[in-house]
Amino acid sequence: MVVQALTKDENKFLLLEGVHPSAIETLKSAGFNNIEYHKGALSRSELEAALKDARFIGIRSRTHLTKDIIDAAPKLAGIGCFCIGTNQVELDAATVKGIPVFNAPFSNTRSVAELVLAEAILLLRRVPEANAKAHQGKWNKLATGSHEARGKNLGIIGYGHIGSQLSVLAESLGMNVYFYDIETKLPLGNAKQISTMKELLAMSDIVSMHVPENSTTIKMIGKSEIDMMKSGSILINASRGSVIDIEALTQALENNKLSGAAIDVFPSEPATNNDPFESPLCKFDNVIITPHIGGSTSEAQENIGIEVATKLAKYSDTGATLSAVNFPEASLPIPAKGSSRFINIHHNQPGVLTAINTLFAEQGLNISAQYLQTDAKIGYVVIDIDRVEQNKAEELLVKLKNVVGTIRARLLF
Ligand SMILES: NC(=O)c1ccc[n+]([C@@H]2O[C@H](COP(=O)([O-])OP(=O)(O)OC[C@H]3O[C@@H](n4cnc5c(N)ncnc54)[C@H](O)[C@@H]3O)[C@@H](O)[C@H]2O)c1
Ligand SMILES: O=C(O)CC[C@@H](O)C(=O)O
Repeated sequence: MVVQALTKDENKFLLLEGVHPSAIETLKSAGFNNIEYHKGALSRSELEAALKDARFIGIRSRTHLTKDIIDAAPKLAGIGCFCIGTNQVELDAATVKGIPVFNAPFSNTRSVAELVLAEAILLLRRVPEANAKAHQGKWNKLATGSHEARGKNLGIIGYGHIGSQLSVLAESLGMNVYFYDIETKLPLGNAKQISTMKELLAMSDIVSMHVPENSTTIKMIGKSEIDMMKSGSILINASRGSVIDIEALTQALENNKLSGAAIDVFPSEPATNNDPFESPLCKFDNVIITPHIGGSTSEAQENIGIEVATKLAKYSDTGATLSAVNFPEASLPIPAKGSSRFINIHHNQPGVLTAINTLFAEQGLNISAQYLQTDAKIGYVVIDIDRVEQNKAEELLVKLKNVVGTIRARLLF
């Protein structure tokens, strides 16, 4: 159990993977100056060392925060994923330690959709091969196998934020959009939801993956799924590297079953830009390979920096957990002037709230506002009282942390 009543300077923010400088500016303007910044991901031992005194960590997709690493971070109170995906964090491990995880669910949506559409057009026109040949001094002026996007069937797997944005952009080019999703989704424009992935694969000229990484999506496109696709069709993946079986894709390209592919994400990605990258796909001129840059535009990264840093700063300042992906969500007002705010994060078991309220009642303290949010695993309670002396507040904090079931407690004002 951890007790915190820290000054802003005692809150160390560890920012990795070159998150946009807008994150630093946002934290500094919120009064947080204790920031350790790294351009790349850290090795495991470096990460563990840097996490010994960090209260907040900001990562992108390359840093894997496993249970072991989370458990070995004694002060860690909040995690910011400066991206959409949160699969790189063991969310359950963070939850049971009372650590909310925040992300930026929309800030790079448009960037990914634009890149995918551009790749679809380039592959339909066989530009990657023509470009590779021209770089080798070969003039290959051909119309064979080159097609317009207009009138082609685009099959989107995963019709969430990115899939649906892509749908709108593709329709503006005159493409026919079909999608498959495990949920029933509102089709935008003239898009049509298809009830099985098999059917979608069979009818699409281009298949684009936009699902999260989870147990249902690992290798969801393997040999048998590629066999179901149209001969000469195109496969695009800008979701997660685990979603496509790279070996099966390699075979399909060798057999000319597919006319091309665009792959932005890989089962194993280099930790930094200085580390080597290898893939069996490197040998194909008709595969566009990009280093996980679907969301890497200045616009997206700047917005993500501001969005996630703001969420971490707000959590530290007020306890607000709105839009945390693993935690009960509480949107909290700044407490009234002259209040003290206590926070208790506990296992969601009977009796904890009663014990907390009894504790304040026994001290003769009037609770002016109380916010409680729970989920299946944890309870999150925020208590505002009329401001008490520092000694009294610290005494109360110790008692609050001793309430049976408590994971962590902190005093904000
Ligand atoms: N390449 C990049 O730089 C980049 C950038 C942003 C996001 N991403 C990845 O793209 C993914 C999608 O992003 P999003 O914002 O659209 O997510 P989202 O959560 O809005 O949408 C995901 C959709 O996939 C559906 N889905 C889940 N499991 C499925 C399954 N087994 N079969 C079919 N559909 C399924 C969901 O119902 C949902 O509609 C993210 O999880 C992230 O991993 C990559
Ligand atoms: O910036 C990154 O490393 C990840 C980008 C993308 O995959 C996301 O999940 O938003």
